Formats: sequence, C-alpha cells, structure tokens
Amino acid sequence: MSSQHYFSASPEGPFTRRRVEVTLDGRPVAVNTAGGIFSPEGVDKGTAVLLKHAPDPAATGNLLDIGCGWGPIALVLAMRSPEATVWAVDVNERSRTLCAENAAALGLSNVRVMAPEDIPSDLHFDTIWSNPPIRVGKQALHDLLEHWLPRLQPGGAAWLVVQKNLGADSLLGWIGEMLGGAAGEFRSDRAETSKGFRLLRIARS
Ligand SMILES: C[S@@+](CC[C@H](N)C(=O)[O-])C[C@H]1O[C@@H](n2cnc3c(N)ncnc32)[C@H](O)[C@@H]1O
Repeated sequence: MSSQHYFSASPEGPFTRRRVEVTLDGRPVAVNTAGGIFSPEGVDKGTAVLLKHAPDPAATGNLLDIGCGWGPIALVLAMRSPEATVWAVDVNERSRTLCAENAAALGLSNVRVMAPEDIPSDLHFDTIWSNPPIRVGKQALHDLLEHWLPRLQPGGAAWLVVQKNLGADSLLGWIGEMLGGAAGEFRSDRAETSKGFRLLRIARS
C-alpha cells in the first residue's frame, strides 16, 4: 500500500499547516489541517452526518474517537461533554499533532490524543463516535472494530458513520456477528440514513 494514503503513520510531503474555517457544534472556529491527512479542506460529509444525527455523548466518563484525523469528532465530543475525557486515537502522527493543536487552541483540555497502542488496555468507553477508515481494507477495518467495540461500557453506545455504497450494510451484519449475535448484550442497527451515509448504532446493555 502506498505511503501516501491518509492513514499512513508518517505521511509523505512537507507538513505545511493550513488554516481552515469550519463550524463545529454550531460554533464557527478556525482549525489547522494539512496535506497527508483525511479531509484537510474541512468537515467531511460523512462526519457531518454523524455530528448532526448522533445523540449527545455521555456527559461524564470516557469517550472515544477512533481515527480522529484533524479532530472534528473529538472536538465536538469535548465541546458537548466538558466533564468527560475524550480519547482521540489515530495511526497518522500528523493527524494526532493537528488534533492536539486544535483542541488546545479551542481550550478543550479534556481531549487526550494518542497513538492507539498508548491507550490504557483496561479503559472502557461510555460513548464511541467514529468515521472509521473504510479504505484501509476489509480485514484491517474488521481488526480495528474488533479491538475497540467490545470495549464499550455496559450501557454505552458506539455511533459509526459509513458510506452506503462502501459496504455499510454488510459491515453492520459483520459487527452483529462479531459482537455475539442477536441474543447477546450488544445490539446493532441502522439509526439513520442521510446523504448516502448510514449511521450505525452499537449499544451495550
Ligand atoms: C475516515 S478518516 C476520519 C477522520 C476524522 N475523524 C474526520 O472525521 O475527519 C479515518 C481516520 O482513521 C485513521 N486510521 C486508520 N487506521 C487506523 C487505526 N488502525 N487506528 C486508528 N486510526 C486509524 C486514519 O488515519 C484517518 O485519520
């Protein structure tokens, strides 16, 4: 796989910051983005669907953004739940740098940006929001979700946005099986469809 993908650990090319005006949670803000990461021009359409339709995250506890990019999801989690700790993980180090800078510039001191392997292994999450990296390939995506989704707290929920024509429905079927089928403590369904994206909900009882 080329090292020029947005999910490379170390993107090629100069790390030149771009200042971009976006609206997060109804608030106009300027953020830093750069080439070599996902959606450097602003908030991705799928991410916007998640941010519009997912219900408020848990007010306290631990919240997770899987694959934070420059941070739109993690930043909104932190704005909506200032008392919670938001864990923002990404394999791409440039994304981590930008997400941390953006959180600091917005005064969101409850965001912790890390490489996935640095998250304490006993940590469980009250809310998970993610626009997952579909383009890493099916097996890598399955490995990623198999690593994080079982770490939902009882009573917690994950919200994943996936493009309909990039396999959202078959991914939902796989998630249901991976988490133990219909009789288990996890329930997964399609919560919303908007602008060609599915918003998948995975709830743990
Ligand atoms: C579709 S992008 C979403 C980025 C950002 N959350 C947004 O909404 O703009 C997916 C992100 O997942 C990251 N990623 C890829 N593989 C990963 C992995 N194994 N663990 C964590 N993040 C990963 C990519 O680098 C990318 O930033």
